[in-house]
Amino acid sequence: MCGVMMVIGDVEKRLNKILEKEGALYFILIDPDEKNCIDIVKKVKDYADAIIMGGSIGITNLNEITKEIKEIIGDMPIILFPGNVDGLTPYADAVFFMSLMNSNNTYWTTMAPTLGAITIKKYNLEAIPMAYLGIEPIKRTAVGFVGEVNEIPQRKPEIAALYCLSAKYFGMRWAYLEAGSGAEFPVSNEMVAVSKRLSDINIIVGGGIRTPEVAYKKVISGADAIVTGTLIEDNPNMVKEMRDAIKKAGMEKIKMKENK
Ligand SMILES: CC(C)=CCC/C(C)=C/CC/C(C)=C/CC/C(C)=C/COP(=O)(O)OP(=O)(O)O
Ligand SMILES: O=P(O)(O)OC[C@@H](O)CO
Ligand SMILES: [Mg+2]
Repeated sequence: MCGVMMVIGDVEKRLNKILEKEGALYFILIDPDEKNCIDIVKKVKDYADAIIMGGSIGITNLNEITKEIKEIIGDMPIILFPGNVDGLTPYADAVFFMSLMNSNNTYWTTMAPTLGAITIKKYNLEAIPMAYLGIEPIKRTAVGFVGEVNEIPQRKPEIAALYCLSAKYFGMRWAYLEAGSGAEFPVSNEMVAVSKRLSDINIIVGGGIRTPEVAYKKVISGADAIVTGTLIEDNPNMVKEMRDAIKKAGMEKIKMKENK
């Protein structure tokens, strides 16, 4: 076998299998610097398909927290969602190897992932290639500020779709449409739909998703994965309702495809 072939790893295979069977994924974002993150993980562990771990402003104790979380969640994968090169630990299973494609600063488009690459290799982390795309109103959130995002206007969904197509041609299998943690409003259904239609890569949607109804519509529109962070930090009891809505939409999407 020729060595240049990029092999899809176990975590990504597992996610793809769930997608095939259930039509949608639910990722819960855990900020390792949140003081009660372990309690949150205990409450949500039976409802997520993966824990994604990261923060945009500094990170401490990542090794210890990740080890502790891994013990609680068993074989559910922990995927790192690094805000910078310090967001890496060998105790996770995988990492979103991401480029913030619409940053104005080449540090966030290519330099941070490049500096992190050798650590990822040494830690034996599975790299999942992902375009990270900052969508309005991300400029008003921490990641938009830190990442110097040239935000994609919500009224121009075709721009997001073009980035997703570009990501696909770069070999990325995932694109994350991000409105920013705690965003006043999430990425529009239309933007999700055109991005999925044009690129047909796996679309993750996050930022400002606060109700099961909103999550349901994102999945029906074409989202393959939904991320919630703030909602679960504030109210972990919402996790079951959220999962149910995402999985219901996923199954409906599978049925719609079969009937086509
Ligand atoms: C692949 C490697 C090693 C690095 C990639 C580094 C890149 C491109 C980062 C993009 C810019 C960035 C700051 C991303 C942060 C993503 C993230 C972990 C967001 C989580 O939400 P927060 O922004 O922490 O929310 P709060 O601060 O509101 O809690
Ligand atoms: O905190 P929320 O608004 O759920 O956003 C989650 C995630 O998209 C942030 O990176
Ligand atoms: Mg945070």
